Amino acid sequence: MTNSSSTGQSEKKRPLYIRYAGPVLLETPLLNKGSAFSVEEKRAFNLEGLLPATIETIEEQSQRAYQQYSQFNNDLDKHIYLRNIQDTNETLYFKLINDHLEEMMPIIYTPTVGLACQKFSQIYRRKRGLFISYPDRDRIDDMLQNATKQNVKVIVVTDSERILGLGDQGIGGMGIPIGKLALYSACGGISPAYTLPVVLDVGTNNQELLDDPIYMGWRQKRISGDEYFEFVDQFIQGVRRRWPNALIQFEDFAQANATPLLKKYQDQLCCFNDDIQGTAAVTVGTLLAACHAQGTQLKDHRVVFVGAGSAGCGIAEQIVAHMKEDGISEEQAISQVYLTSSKGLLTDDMPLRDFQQKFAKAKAEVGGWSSNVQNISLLDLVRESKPTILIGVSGVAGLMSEEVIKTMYASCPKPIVLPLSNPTSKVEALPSDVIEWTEGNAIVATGSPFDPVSYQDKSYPIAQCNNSYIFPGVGLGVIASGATRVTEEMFMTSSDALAACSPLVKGTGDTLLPDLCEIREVSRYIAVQVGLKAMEQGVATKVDREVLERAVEQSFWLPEYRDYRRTSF
Ligand SMILES: NC(=O)c1ccc[n+]([C@@H]2O[C@H](COP(=O)([O-])OP(=O)(O)OC[C@H]3O[C@@H](n4cnc5c(N)ncnc54)[C@H](O)[C@@H]3O)[C@@H](O)[C@H]2O)c1
Ligand SMILES: O=C(O)C[C@H](O)C(=O)O
Ligand SMILES: [Mg+2]
Repeated sequence: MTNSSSTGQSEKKRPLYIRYAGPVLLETPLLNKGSAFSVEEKRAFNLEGLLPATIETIEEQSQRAYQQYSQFNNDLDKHIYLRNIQDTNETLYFKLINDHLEEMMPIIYTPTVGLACQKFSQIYRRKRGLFISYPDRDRIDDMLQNATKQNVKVIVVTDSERILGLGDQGIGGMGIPIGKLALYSACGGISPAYTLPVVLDVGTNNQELLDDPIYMGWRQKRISGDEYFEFVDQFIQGVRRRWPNALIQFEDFAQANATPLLKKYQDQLCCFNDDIQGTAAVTVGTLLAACHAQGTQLKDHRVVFVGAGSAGCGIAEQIVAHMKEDGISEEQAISQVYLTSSKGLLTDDMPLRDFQQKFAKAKAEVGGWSSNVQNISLLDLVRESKPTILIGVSGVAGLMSEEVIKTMYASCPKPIVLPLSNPTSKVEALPSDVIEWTEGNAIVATGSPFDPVSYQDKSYPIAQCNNSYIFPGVGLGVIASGATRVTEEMFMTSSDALAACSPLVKGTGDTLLPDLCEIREVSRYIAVQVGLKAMEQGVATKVDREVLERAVEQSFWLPEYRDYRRTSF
């Protein structure tokens, strides 16, 4: 395959010169067209006799694939079927996803991807991405050379320790980078030729996996401490040597490592942590849309978090930053934000992580909120602080109980309730319950997809407040602007851009976030705004708005076949 497999708009019509032929060509997912190879191509590439006589369009192929897909009656089998298409013909895979995005997104991504991670070794079929295992740490450069994609622009990497709310999944976490990168291409127009999923196999503390004879990862307890950070660094330095400009997205690292890794690398290379920064951006974007619907500003709100980890503290930081933009002091903003962990409200007498400390309340001031001297429960906190926004990022189902929601509603007639934990089985409250407990007055958005709720003859759409609204657009903006860093301000801009696309803000509908059928437009818009911010901050190589806009359009990949010409061997 030549490196000219880049596929921007302007290049679409140009033929692609390739050097594979025969069965090898059919076995190369980025190039395979299956029954869509033309008569001339079949002849030129030694494919005669290997395919049925009828030459099909990609539309016809997509229709057949959809018929086959529809015959599966459980989500995991549908996921396996789609992954199989991805591993044999990537263009067809993305055509099929584009044709049925709303239906298939929950199958290739959250929530089904969670089950696919849990069952990774059982359902394993074919290679995709890189598995970089600790025992092979001296050969990382060789492994990166082995990647089938030569011109990598986006890497999603996980060490699988906190896969959604499902905990340590060993190498099974590979499902997450694969799913995230599928959305980079389907929603953000980044050619699959440029994307690489990576799992860092540092062992697993999941005893079930260690005991499972079919488990395919390195069968050891996780490495930790200096050994762990040195290994991650070996990987990062290897990537810098191989693809110096690649964007690295950290995904689903455990709380203890997520923030330290981000802090270590965010000023050194082009990277971000999706669970901290992407989540914060989509949540603030959703809240800005909700505030608009209510005629309020973020600074008017009191916010309680259920969960004080990577996502909770990341969101809290961005809420504070936006409240400051609304005109209040940082101190005032922090005083309006309350975070709870499994030990209750964060207070200054608790052992806390660095990134939690600024949000801790003085125990001397809030101690009286509870009869329990040790900790202040969520219910006590809600009763005393009277929040107007409640955000769930705990990974624990049901924590937003009827009592908690009704207590909130008693002092807030229009509560904003975001149970964001994934997958569906971990949601802090079911949207239908929240709507009922608040007599239809709550604004609700969830991390996993939910059907609209019917309550007293009215239908309430439930927006999916998931970082998938942000990272494809941010990635596109980074690539199109040639950004060398991903700054906090670029994420804040992406929140504003997302909020601007909300049907409630535009006055075109009653949903908080845009429909998935508009996601490609939304990603383009976010990309331009993020690129402009990168230019303004001096971290982009493009310097002109028009050039940036053209780059976003030109680099936006669509799943269409190109004509092939044979290159000399
Ligand atoms: N919707 C989205 O886009 C999105 C994005 C990121 C994370 N999430 C979800 O958020 C959850 C947490 O992710 P994270 O990266 O912050 O994990 P994390 O492990 O860093 O943090 C989890 C937090 O929840 C707290 N917690 C656990 N039990 C609790 C309890 N009983 N009461 C209150 N707090 C409790 C922990 O103490 C910790 O502070 C996961 O389920 C993840 O899927 C959703
Ligand atoms: O993967 C998702 O659906 C969102 C988020 O990154 C998470 O970890 O839950
Ligand atoms: Mg994640």
